[in-house]
Amino acid sequence: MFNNNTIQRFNETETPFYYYDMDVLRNTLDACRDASSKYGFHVHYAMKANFNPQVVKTIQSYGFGADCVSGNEVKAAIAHGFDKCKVVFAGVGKSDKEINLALDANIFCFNVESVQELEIINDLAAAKGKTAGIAIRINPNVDAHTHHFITTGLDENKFGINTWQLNDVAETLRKCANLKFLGIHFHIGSQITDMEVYRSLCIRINEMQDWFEDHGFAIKILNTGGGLGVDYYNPDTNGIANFESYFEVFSKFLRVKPGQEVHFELGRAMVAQSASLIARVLYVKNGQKKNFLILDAGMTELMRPMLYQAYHSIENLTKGSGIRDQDKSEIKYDVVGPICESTDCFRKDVELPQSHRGDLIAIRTAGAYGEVMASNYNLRDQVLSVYSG
Ligand SMILES: Cc1ncc(COP(=O)(O)O)c(C=O)c1O
Ligand SMILES: N[C@@H](CCCC[NH3+])C(=O)O
Repeated sequence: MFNNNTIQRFNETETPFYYYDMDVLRNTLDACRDASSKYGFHVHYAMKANFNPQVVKTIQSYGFGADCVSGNEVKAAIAHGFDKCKVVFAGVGKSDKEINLALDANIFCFNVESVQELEIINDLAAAKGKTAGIAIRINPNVDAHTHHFITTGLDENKFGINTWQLNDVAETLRKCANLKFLGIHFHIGSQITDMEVYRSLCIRINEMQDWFEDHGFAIKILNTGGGLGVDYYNPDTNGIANFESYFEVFSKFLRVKPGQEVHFELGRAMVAQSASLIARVLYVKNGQKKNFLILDAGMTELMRPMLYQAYHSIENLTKGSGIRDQDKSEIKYDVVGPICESTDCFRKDVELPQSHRGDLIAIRTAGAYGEVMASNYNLRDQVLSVYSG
């Protein structure tokens, strides 16, 4: 993926940094738009995946909507030019301040996650003399078959409203004059690659549609959430998420009536492959049991491996580029960061060519939940961003 000119540019740049390949981003967005528009589906970009301004600006230029999970994300979406009629706001813990901000911004829809939240949004909207568009986030108890830390649609998860509470929801909706019921919302987890999971979700959504309609609520919006996964193992050969199969499942199994809109909230699949974290080897420590490659980036720059034992492909760009002599002998290294935590390890036993101080290392597929989850723990500098031409 990286040609010699790019690596030369990296060599002249202070590390660590996120490198955004804008062609990869645009190719991915083209694929997403083409596959979704085939069925008239509406895609909202999940801002939480990456709110790097260049990335968000590019996504907005495609006409996608924005899925937000905080007042600041709502503000950022509007500041980046997303049409407020395409801004939705989810989250189990929306504060009064955030709700007021979203009401003032006249966003399209609040995805509401508890009965109590319905009442609060109604009261805050009433105080402003407004009506808030809302969708009920239902926890459908569908297993996403992904890492349990990023599963959101099981009874045991805090997200959404459980189906046994729907009678309360209906009763509350009938009482709340300042809410406009738009539809139902789901999001069962992230990094989902098994399309069978989405078929199960469609079946559940169909059942839930029946429930609401049987109770006198017309559904305009069916929001299926996001979660489509990417290939962390083959970022070059399988770089575009499987949008075709994903949208096809919904087109086949979701019951959509005339006048209804189907909404999606994709994050990872839209941005993950567009960035790599580029770091430099600071030290090579050869122990009796282990060889350590100590990088100038760690969990403060990319937290996913430490938080979810997530796999990211790790490459030595200096060895791959011919800048140094090719050294074919592969050695196993624990690739670690400089942070004062034993978990600060990108992966153990990574097979790499013999590596040296100053070599450039790329940690791939870092465009989603990478830069946004960076911290300044250990008083680290803010991680930099570099963009392709
Ligand atoms: C409500 C909601 N919608 C959409 C997303 C985006 O998920 P993903 O990045 O897996 O597509 C998330 C994050 O998991 C979410 O919580
Ligand atoms: N941050 C997670 C995904 C969580 C998605 C938001 N609910 C990840 O890196 O995979």
